[in-house]
Amino acid sequence: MLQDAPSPAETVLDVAGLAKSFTVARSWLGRGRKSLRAVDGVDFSIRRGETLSLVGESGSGKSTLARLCLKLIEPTAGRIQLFGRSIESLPPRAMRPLRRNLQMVFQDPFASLNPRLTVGQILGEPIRNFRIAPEADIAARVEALLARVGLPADVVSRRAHEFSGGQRQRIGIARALAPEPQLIVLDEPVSALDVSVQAQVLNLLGDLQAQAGYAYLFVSHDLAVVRHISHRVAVMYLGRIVEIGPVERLFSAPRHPYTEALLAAVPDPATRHRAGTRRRGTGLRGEIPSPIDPPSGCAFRTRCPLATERCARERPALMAGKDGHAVACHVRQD
Ligand SMILES: Nc1ncnc2c1ncn2[C@@H]1O[C@H](COP(=O)(O)OP(=O)(O)OP(=O)(O)O)[C@@H](O)[C@H]1O
Repeated sequence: MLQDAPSPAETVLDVAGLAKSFTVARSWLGRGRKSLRAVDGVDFSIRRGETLSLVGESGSGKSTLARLCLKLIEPTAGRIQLFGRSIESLPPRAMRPLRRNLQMVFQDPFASLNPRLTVGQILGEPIRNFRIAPEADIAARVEALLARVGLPADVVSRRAHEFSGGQRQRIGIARALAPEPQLIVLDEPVSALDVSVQAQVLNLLGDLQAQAGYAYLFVSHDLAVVRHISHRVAVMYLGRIVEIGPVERLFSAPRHPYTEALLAAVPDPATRHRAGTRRRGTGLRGEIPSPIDPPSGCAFRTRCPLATERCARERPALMAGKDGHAVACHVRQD
């Protein structure tokens, strides 16, 4: 199990008012272009040794937010501070020294590992590129990395396609650790794996964090996975954080009706093996609206059982409550 996040702790990543719009064709004929707000005014921070997870349905903006934090795409508005430096307007060359401290692990380790390279080459490359160790020490570094992710030293001469999904993801994690980063962004890192292998990889990530104090920004649509790995959880809906808080508070006493609905849609572990897909509650009704024409006021109101007339008029701000638990809901804030 995870240990508590260290406290007091240094802030590794801090974002404020972060937004990203894409211009999209309104119809398949390409007539009329419109702006789509994939991320719409997001604030959060992550401390050393902490895991913050982003959850929400497909299309809620999780991956776009992760890509903004990695500076793979540029924000439309807002500020991103990485290790105390503002990066939103840093040119690529100035970003390079920071890249070493900022690594990523993706969903599909097979797609992200070059099939022509051996494991030794895959892991040696970032050590060499970021000048982590002299040439003579690289082999020993690679061996140490493999040991840290639970792989034997003799895999160095084999190629990624020779491994199972779980082993490939261990190689992907070792590659992310190679430059000795402070922050690792993990985008659905276990969703392509079998459930038993998922648990092993999640435990490995927890152990590595306890040893080295990595901060994780963890993107997942799977709430069972998120409960296992996170210290804090941010729930996203149509580009905004609607609730954020410590993992156990959020799971035991969710405040936003969207979080409640997401949790109700999670299979109950007590009945799952008997009933297959048995749910704890009714879950979500309807589809997530198009971010091209989002509802006025609270974007969740069209699916919300508690919506009032005020919810159509005013967009609720994310209001901090006790113990860092914040919610954006007119009904639940009152
Ligand atoms: N390059 C792009 N151009 C136009 N629209 C985009 C682009 N990237 C993302 N979007 C849109 O932005 C919104 C948020 O997408 P995003 O992939 O960030 O959501 P997500 O929560 O990560 O979903 P998923 O779990 O399916 O990856 C979606 O409506 C998506 O269609």
